[in-house]
Amino acid sequence: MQEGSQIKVGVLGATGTVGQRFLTLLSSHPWFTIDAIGASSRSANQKYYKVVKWKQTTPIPAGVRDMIVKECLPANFSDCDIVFSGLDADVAGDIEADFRSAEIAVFSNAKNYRRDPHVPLIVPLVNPSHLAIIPQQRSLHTPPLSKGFIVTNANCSTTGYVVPLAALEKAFGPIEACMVTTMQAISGAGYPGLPSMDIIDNVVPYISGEEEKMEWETLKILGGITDSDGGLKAFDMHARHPLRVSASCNRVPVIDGHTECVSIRFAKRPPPSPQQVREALVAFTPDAQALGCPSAPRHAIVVHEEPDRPQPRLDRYYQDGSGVHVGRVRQCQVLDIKFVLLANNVSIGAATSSIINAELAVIKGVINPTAGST
Ligand SMILES: NC(=O)C1=CN([C@@H]2O[C@H](COP(=O)(O)OP(=O)(O)OC[C@H]3O[C@@H](n4cnc5c(N)ncnc54)[C@H](OP(=O)(O)O)[C@@H]3O)[C@@H](O)[C@H]2O)C=CC1
Ligand SMILES: N[C@@H](CC(=O)OP(=O)(O)O)C(=O)O
Repeated sequence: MQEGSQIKVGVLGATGTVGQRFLTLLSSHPWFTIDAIGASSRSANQKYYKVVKWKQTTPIPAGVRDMIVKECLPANFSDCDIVFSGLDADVAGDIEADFRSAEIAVFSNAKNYRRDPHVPLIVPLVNPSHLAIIPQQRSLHTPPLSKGFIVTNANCSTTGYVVPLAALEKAFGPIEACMVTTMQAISGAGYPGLPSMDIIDNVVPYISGEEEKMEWETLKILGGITDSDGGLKAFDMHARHPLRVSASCNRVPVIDGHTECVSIRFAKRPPPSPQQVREALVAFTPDAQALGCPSAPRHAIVVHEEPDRPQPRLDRYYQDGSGVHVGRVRQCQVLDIKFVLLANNVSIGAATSSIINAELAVIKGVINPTAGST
């Protein structure tokens, strides 16, 4: 990005849990300027501060407080090159498609397009190379697009644990099996989320659709892209190894931060030791960092030596929640290695990932801001 130039962006679902995090992060972003915000017709045409139930620990950004919330129609965002979507999945599908057709780049948190073979599912600390599928997505649209596209980020629990998995595959080769058990924060369910009578003094051992998402999303993210027949690019879910994943997902009475207990088996025999694993995790430098994305964490994976870390209350806001925490790296008597992981579900699990994805798209030249934007 040229110094002094700015890209105009919009936020869809700006009143929600993820939308609020977007606004907080974007209000001080060095490249992106918030030009328009949208939500449902319940909130539209009113000042933001009057309709939002603000739940962030910092005040509503001054530049956003009095903005008028718009209906999520592309015409209301026509000055934007990018929209970030924190839309409810019930409505995200059609709205995001309309924005793409209107030649606006969409970075979505919703699940709707994650399985689409022409839409990259990107965890920015892991697989930014999958942005290469965008020209194909544009060319298959009727009519073909020159600027519009959709990029999704992953489920928040998937996002957390694929970061150490990718780091370990890079150092030691394929992982062939993974067992993961999550303890997921209440904010993952949006606002107001679960009734207090359901979650205080309790653990709920079921989150609809979550285990299936963790199991298949991991394969799309860690897989590669190949040139298939006819020159089209396709995702190869098993490009590295036929990884098998079993996930068990639980809701716990924590406000922010998903904790995950992960056990893995490497293809390589003998497997690396716990100390070798710790060193590989510390050494991991994602491309997003090397390429200079302003929102990428300085430390992608923070490895804790204390026996009782990471903990959500102590670790979730380190680096603004943009990295992943790993602790208790030790031998597993059934698979090879086990560890505990913590990821801030609203930051790297949602808004921060979308923003880094957009930064990567700018750096890689996938987004060319309109003249009026700069
Ligand atoms: N919370 C998390 O940790 C994570 C969430 N996600 C995903 O991100 C998305 C947002 O989640 P979250 O912020 O938690 O959800 P919330 O329920 O907190 O917010 C939903 C947003 O969607 C808007 N909305 C609802 N209906 C419509 C409509 N008909 N037209 C336009 N806008 C509408 C709401 O506006 P209004 O206020 O006007 O109703 C609100 O801004 C979801 O798809 C979720 O699955 C992904 C990863 C993590
Ligand atoms: N289901 C996740 C949050 C979420 O919305 O996920 P997804 O975007 O995959 O539907 C949680 O409850 O913590």
